[in-house]
Amino acid sequence: MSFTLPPDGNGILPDRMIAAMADAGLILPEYPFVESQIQPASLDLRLGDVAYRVRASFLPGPGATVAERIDELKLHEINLSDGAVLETNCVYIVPLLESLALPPEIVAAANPKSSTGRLDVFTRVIADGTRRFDMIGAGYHGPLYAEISPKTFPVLLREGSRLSQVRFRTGDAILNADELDALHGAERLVDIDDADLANGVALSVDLSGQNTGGFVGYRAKRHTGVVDVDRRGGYAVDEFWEPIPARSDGSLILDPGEFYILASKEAVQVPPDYAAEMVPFDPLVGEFRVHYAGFFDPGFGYAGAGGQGARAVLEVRSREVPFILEHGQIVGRLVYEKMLARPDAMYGQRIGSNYQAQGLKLSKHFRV
Ligand SMILES: Nc1ccn([C@H]2C[C@H](O)[C@@H](COP(=O)(O)OP(=O)(O)OP(=O)(O)O)O2)c(=O)n1
Repeated sequence: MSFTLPPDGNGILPDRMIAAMADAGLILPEYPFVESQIQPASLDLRLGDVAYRVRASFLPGPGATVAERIDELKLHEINLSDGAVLETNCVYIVPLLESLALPPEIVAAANPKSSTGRLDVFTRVIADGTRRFDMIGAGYHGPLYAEISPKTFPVLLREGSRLSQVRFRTGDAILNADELDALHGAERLVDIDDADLANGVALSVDLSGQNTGGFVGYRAKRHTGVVDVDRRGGYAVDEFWEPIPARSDGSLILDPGEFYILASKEAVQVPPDYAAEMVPFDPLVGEFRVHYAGFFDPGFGYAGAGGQGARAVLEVRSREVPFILEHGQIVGRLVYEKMLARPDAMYGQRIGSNYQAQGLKLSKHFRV
């Protein structure tokens, strides 16, 4: 079956076009996709049956393949057929079950799934010959690999586990300042009156505790048990997380090297014909890092898809020195992009959307 893009369109390919790409052999899964693998604006990538523990993270660079670098750098091979534990702070490379044969008009961009980010499992996708993580150039033909380094909890995973997702896009469809202004005017992308729309919709951190029962978030415990990434609702929160009570001055001191789950002050929404990505507010603010997982689906937080009031979850890790976050401090920007066409199913309308209408929400693995 051949695949044709609609003429003159720019944007992110929706669910049915991702399915059509696979039918046309532009996405090559080793075996058929599983249920809900195709999401409204992305495809979940599945792990293959082996993980290579490597000495260090790497980028292959032009002319080199990931397989060649694995041969040089591998310390140990782990069979994932029956599941295996990946330990914290080790670097693993896992060949993925999906490879690509992209046409020249389509690029792909990968990102950790939200559930992966909320577990602090640092995950990036690498392609042959690339100089950049998570970016797969137009026309790329070849395999994909996940680099995985669990930072807080050891994780149990297996062949078929889905830690990453990929979006496909053609052309440039990021909304410019005027378009974003107009969309916010029509749809109220965040529920505040003085929204800051410079270079994307600013998101700030909620440290008031007012929407969340006097708590502002969670700090991950150390030396916990293992988290099975495919087990939903299987773990008691207090075995893995400490709740953080709000302080009267609305501040929070981030301890170096600790991992926090916080929430945005703003409720956000992504209208059905758009997708969004959370990017750092200011790359020069280097003392902490927010959002491993940046993709926001069409329909997330959208009243028409049952999502009204949804907050963004902020996965925060501080770096070298203790750092004080203040209530309302801007931590990220949501960059909106057009869909090439409206998806058949929006976020929240599929079976298994875990985070629609969420407030402060740990990953789906923990029991509430
Ligand atoms: N830092 C982030 C990243 C994402 N999201 C929200 C917006 C996304 O539309 C939604 C789901 O994201 P993913 O598809 O990445 O998450 P999962 O695949 O893990 O969850 P689900 O099974 O619900 O699709 O979570 C969020 O609140 N905060």
